[in-house]
Amino acid sequence: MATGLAMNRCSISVCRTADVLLNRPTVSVVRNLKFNRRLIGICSIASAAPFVVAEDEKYGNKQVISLTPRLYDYILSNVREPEILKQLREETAKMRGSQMQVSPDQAQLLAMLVQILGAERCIEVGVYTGYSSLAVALALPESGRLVSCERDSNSLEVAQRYYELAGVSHKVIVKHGLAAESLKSLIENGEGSSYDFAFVDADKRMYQDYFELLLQLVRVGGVIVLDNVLWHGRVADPMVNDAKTISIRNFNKNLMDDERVSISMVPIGDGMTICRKR
Ligand SMILES: C[S@@+](CC[C@H](N)C(=O)[O-])C[C@H]1O[C@@H](n2cnc3c(N)ncnc32)[C@H](O)[C@@H]1O
Repeated sequence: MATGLAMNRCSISVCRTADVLLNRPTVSVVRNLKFNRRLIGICSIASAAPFVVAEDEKYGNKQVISLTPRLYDYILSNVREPEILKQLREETAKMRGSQMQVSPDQAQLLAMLVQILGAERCIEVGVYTGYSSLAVALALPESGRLVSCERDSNSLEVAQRYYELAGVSHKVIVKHGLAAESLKSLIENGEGSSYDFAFVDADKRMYQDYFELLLQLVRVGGVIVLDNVLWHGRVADPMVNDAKTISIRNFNKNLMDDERVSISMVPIGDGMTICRKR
């Protein structure tokens, strides 16, 4: 019984993913399922066969796949998650808003970017309980510094406890308050063009503002990563027009034309765009 329930929930969530990807209402997807063997295969938890998003000429006959739960489990089984991050993730899982934290594969990508860049000075906008910031802090050298911007003191308490536990608190400068104000104060403090890496994961309606401020703070060749750029697929659905979706959609559109940066939108987690300042 419990297994059946779990499978049902999972099937629904995979179908919703298909729904979002196809930009069709759930009912039409379910109706299509009756006729589309490929989709039926996807909606079975027992199958690791991925959902094929596209494989026609328009996409160079290349098979573009979505993730099944089993395939995502496989990816997670190939993530080297430090024990302290696992502990933080498990503690956060019991808290309100735990779905906000980045996934282990995303955190690993952030840490990898910090290492590739040889970053010494980093900024995070939107800390929550500290999962992504701890991943960045752990990747920094002893001389490295991470400015962590967060408005919520309760979640910051958890983050700071884990910075201590992980032995990285000397690398982290916590800015408690509205992130835009904290970033402006860094600029006023003469810290423009001195940061190597920034990660944005806060108020979605402020992405353009955060980006403009961070572009002043990051050096040429520095990197700004923005999370949730796919916004659960809503950005591609013309029927969804709430303020956050419109804001992210406009941000993505502006970024396409922004000659100040090179960009790469990566379908990891809820979508991340990596921007390199030119
Ligand atoms: C998606 S969560 C961050 C998750 C975090 N990166 C992680 O991996 O655990 C977004 C956080 O941004 C914070 N936030 C939202 N708007 C903010 C603002 N204007 N200034 C500072 N923090 C803000 C929220 O309090 C929340 O903790």
